[in-house]
Amino acid sequence: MNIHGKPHRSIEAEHATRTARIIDQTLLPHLVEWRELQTMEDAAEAIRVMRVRGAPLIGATAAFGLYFALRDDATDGALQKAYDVLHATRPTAINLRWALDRVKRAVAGRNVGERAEAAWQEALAICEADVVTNHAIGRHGLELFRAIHEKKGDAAATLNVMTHCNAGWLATVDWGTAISPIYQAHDAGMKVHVWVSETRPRGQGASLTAFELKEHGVPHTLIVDNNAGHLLQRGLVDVVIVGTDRVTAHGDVANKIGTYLKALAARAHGVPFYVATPVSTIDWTITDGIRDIPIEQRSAREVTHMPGVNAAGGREEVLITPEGTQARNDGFDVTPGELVTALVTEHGVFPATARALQELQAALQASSAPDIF
Ligand SMILES: CSC[C@H]1O[C@H](OP(=O)(O)O)[C@H](O)[C@@H]1O
Repeated sequence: MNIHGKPHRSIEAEHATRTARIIDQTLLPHLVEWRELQTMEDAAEAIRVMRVRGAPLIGATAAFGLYFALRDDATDGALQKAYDVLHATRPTAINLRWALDRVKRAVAGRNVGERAEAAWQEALAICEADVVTNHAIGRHGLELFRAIHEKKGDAAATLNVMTHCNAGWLATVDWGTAISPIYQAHDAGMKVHVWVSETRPRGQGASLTAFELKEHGVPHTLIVDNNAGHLLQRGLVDVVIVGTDRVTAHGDVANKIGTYLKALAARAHGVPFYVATPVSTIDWTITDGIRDIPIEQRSAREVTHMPGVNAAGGREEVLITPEGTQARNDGFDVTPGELVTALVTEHGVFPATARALQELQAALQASSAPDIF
């Protein structure tokens, strides 16, 4: 993603030192601070506390984490231990397992002395593939936006897009998934406006998507999550597009909590609801999202407290409810495939159905693509 003429990436490999560096997203939007990852535990901690988040970026970070582990100890036991630690950091995004399995396959059968290098190269390959993948998702999504925009019958009309959470370049290595078509539509000269849903409780929309769109000059308006249904009902939204953390083989979609409500409201008001997903986020081993996708339970404190910065610019959290109030904090929900208008992948746009995904899987297997199990 070129912003102000320079590439913008959320994670970068430091070849000279064989380390990686990430933007610490817990400090955004107030501070853009790069943080070096040098060990497997650095990578695990970054994922666990959400310095990095977003399915593809979690996967890329974990891949470097596995490299760090193998650099220090490349035995089978050490590999499996590191795999298990990294896999346990967050349960819902399938890219975590997908990336760890890719690195594991890359080192399988190699001499112990060759494993670290093979893991490093695979981590780099995962990052580079992600950039290409997300640009392709953007191209396919742009064609959808063009078709919707044309139906408005006015070339100068604004396309009003609603999104949820952050599925931009900060959720991936670059471009993003759901935001990639928005960038490409904007850069192609289409008038685009984005309803940015704040996405309580972590506020990825307010702190990350708003940051990205402001950086890129894309007009946008922040809304509280509960405003989405009202805007959809009033005809103020032309299309909803979101990212995802795991898609089942039958097209059910896990995404940030609140996505399901937007899908229901979009369906109720005849607004297309797209899910942007790389093939790497499809879990071909499961079918029923509500039954089979593990939903992350995050701390109640994220609900009972609001993060912010004090007058001195220091980070602090403010209690917003009586001391001791109980809170539940499901990190994700599952939208059944029948509420999804289509999946926007790097290979094109597909119905969120078992049949369409079976055909996609068969085509990918025939092309020996590395992005499926
Ligand atoms: C392109 S994946 C983005 C996806 O990940 C977010 O969750 P989190 O910020 O908790 O990692 C959210 O579900 C986004 O849609």
